[in-house]
Amino acid sequence: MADDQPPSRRYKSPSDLSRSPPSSSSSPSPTTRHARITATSTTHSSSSQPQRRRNPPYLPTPAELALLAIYPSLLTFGALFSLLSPETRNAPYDHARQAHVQDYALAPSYFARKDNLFNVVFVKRGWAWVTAAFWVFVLTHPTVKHNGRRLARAAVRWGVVTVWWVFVTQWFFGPAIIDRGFRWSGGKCEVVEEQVFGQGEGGVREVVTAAACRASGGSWRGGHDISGHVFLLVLGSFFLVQEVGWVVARRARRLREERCVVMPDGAVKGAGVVADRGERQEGEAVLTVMDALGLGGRLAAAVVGLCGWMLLMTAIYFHTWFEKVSQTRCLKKVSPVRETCANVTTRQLTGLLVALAGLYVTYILPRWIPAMREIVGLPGI
Ligand SMILES: CCCCCCCCCCCCCCCC(=O)SCCNC(=O)CCNC(=O)[C@H](O)C(C)(C)COP(=O)(O)O
Ligand SMILES: Nc1ncnc2c1ncn2[C@@H]1O[C@H](COP(=O)(O)O)[C@@H](OP(=O)(O)O)[C@H]1O
Repeated sequence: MADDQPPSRRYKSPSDLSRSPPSSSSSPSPTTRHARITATSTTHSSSSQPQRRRNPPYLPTPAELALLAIYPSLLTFGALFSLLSPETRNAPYDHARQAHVQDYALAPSYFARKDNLFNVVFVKRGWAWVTAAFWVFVLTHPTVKHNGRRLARAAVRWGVVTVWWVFVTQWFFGPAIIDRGFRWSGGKCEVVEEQVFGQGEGGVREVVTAAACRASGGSWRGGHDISGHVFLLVLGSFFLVQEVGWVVARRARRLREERCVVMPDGAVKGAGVVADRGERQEGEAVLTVMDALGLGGRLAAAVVGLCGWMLLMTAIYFHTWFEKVSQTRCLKKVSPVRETCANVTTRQLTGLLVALAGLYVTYILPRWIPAMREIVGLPGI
């Protein structure tokens, strides 16, 4: 991968090019080392490599963007599929359960059932699977397990992403962010409202979490309910893609792009420059992607694949336009219905955005905040 070489050897700012003779030496000149390079400046190789543009450090690289684009594409494809597939369109919808009727004979697919094995065993225990895949990878992969610093920083990144998962879905100094968001946006626990909000001896009691609402036999209605499934599946899968992807890409030397980082002096350089000399891969044998993945990488790839599949199932069978209104009314955009259609589809969008926010903090912020990079590091570096 390109970013493991000291970029000062291969990238020069236009001003450097005018000052230093091309290919004059393999060691960087002081001018080159301290050059401030704008994030979008065209870069030149000291060899005869084609010119390349630097990736802005505050944005994902083109390969990362291409991978991230898969998520909205899956959600859009699923939404269109649910509208166009005759089986899904004609299947009866149970508004109380926010799902198609769960009866075996009536559900449009096995995956439209909440009790399908993949949902019960995989998604509902999703963070445990992601965590297991991550630890198997870092504790078995030769480029991570023998390097205490890399291992410690990978553990910190897991901690950051896990705390975000806890805050959003489990606990945030009380109810989780999903539950708080739902209440703040006017949602409430219906059906049992009289019991839980009604006048009792102890006054008005409020149900503040979806779990408590379900436990009291009610259903969580109104407000904006961020999709926990979309959040967890995006956060978990892209976390694994980052942790495994950069390590494997470096080991198999497959990627021809670099992450850029802002150095403490403000210079923008390829991420490889922050790797210790001894950690650079010079001299390491080039492996095939399969060999570079190893057992842990293959397990992580399987978890990522399952996340993608379940995300598609969520997009097709849950939080669709069926959730509150009939598809025809939604498509015709009958005035009072339009708002509801938008609300339903944005549940997936907010799930995606909240996951992306956590990933941005963990993987992109450290590229342009050196102090943060010292603590959380960069995968594969
Ligand atoms: C002041 C700072 C305090 C910081 C507190 C941090 C606490 C850290 C605790 C660390 C716990 C680590 C646990 C890691 C191991 C596990 O993952 S065990 C948990 C397994 N459980 C799951 O994976 C549950 C996954 N499911 C969900 O998140 C939700 O069910 C859902 C899929 C998001 C959707 O929920 P619905 O009810 O279906 O809407
Ligand atoms: N791919 C999937 N397979 C099965 N059930 C799914 C699903 N995606 C979402 N659901 C169900 O849809 C409901 C809302 O999900 P979320 O808000 O997490 O996105 C949850 O129901 P329950 O809470 O009744 O289990 C969840 O289990």
